[in-house]
Amino acid sequence: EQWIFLNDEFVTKENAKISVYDHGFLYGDGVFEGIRVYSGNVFRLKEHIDRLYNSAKSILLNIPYTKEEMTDLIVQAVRKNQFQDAYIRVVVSRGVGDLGLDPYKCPKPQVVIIVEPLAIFPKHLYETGIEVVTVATRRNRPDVLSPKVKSLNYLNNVLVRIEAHLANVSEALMLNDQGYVAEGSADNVFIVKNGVLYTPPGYVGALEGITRDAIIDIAKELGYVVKEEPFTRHDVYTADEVFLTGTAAEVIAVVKVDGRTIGDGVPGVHTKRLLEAFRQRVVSEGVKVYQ
Ligand SMILES: Cc1ncc(COP(=O)(O)O)c(CNc2cccc(C(=O)O)c2)c1O
Repeated sequence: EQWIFLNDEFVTKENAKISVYDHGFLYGDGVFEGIRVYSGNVFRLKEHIDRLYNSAKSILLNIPYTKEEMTDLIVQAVRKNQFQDAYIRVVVSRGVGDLGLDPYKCPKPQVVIIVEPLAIFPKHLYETGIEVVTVATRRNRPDVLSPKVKSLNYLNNVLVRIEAHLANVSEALMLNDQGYVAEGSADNVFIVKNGVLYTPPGYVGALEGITRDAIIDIAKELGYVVKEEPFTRHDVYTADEVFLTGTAAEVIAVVKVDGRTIGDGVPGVHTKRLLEAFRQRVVSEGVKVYQ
């Protein structure tokens, strides 16, 4: 039996249904988080919850639980499903309203917690690295809909995924409206040049990735210089290494961008070293479900 938290209680998967009048469904009016459990450890749960509540606050959505209650509900959801390795999706929508847009007619935000067995990225992609393209779809401008808000408005990201599919690649990079590289459809981007790591700063327009932050911490501990500086496609093409970070992707090497081979065309030594260190770290930083 798979249990899902919905409407203040745990229900079975087949009973996990929401109203068609839910404004998350009707208008994408809500926020969400994607969190990973590694051997019973919910990796950086506090950081994910902080981001969830920041995203909600930014759209004036009041989550009807405290952070402590939310933490407990998430841990309960994992424990109830008895997963050791899992993927948690927390969704908070504006809730049920009428067909109109008005969020002030939605009396009760809807909190959903889904826990799924982990569907890991195909293993061979970590060995070969992936190919990506840059796409015409730009990241939404921070003054239009902040990319730092992990909202249910993922059409910008979906359109990028469509362009990737049409280009027969698995992921694509968005630029911001000034032409600087922002991020992938669901992951942050790093380049390595002469042993120095570069990743776009917040103001370029990307989600403040939890994995991105973890890799920055790990890289600095390993003695790398990490620069949060804007870079262009030219800098990507001429980088020694490129990799993406995300809850689903973890750390995945990019070996070709817009037809340009990156470095030797295989996952770089720094990328592999960071992934290795990340894999060791994910069972320590977080909340233990079963202890
Ligand atoms: C736009 C965007 N940018 C970066 C990331 C990486 O952030 P984290 O390191 O905190 O995960 C995301 C996160 N996106 C995300 C999270 C979880 C699952 C999936 C999926 O592709 O199923 C996508 C994202 O949606």
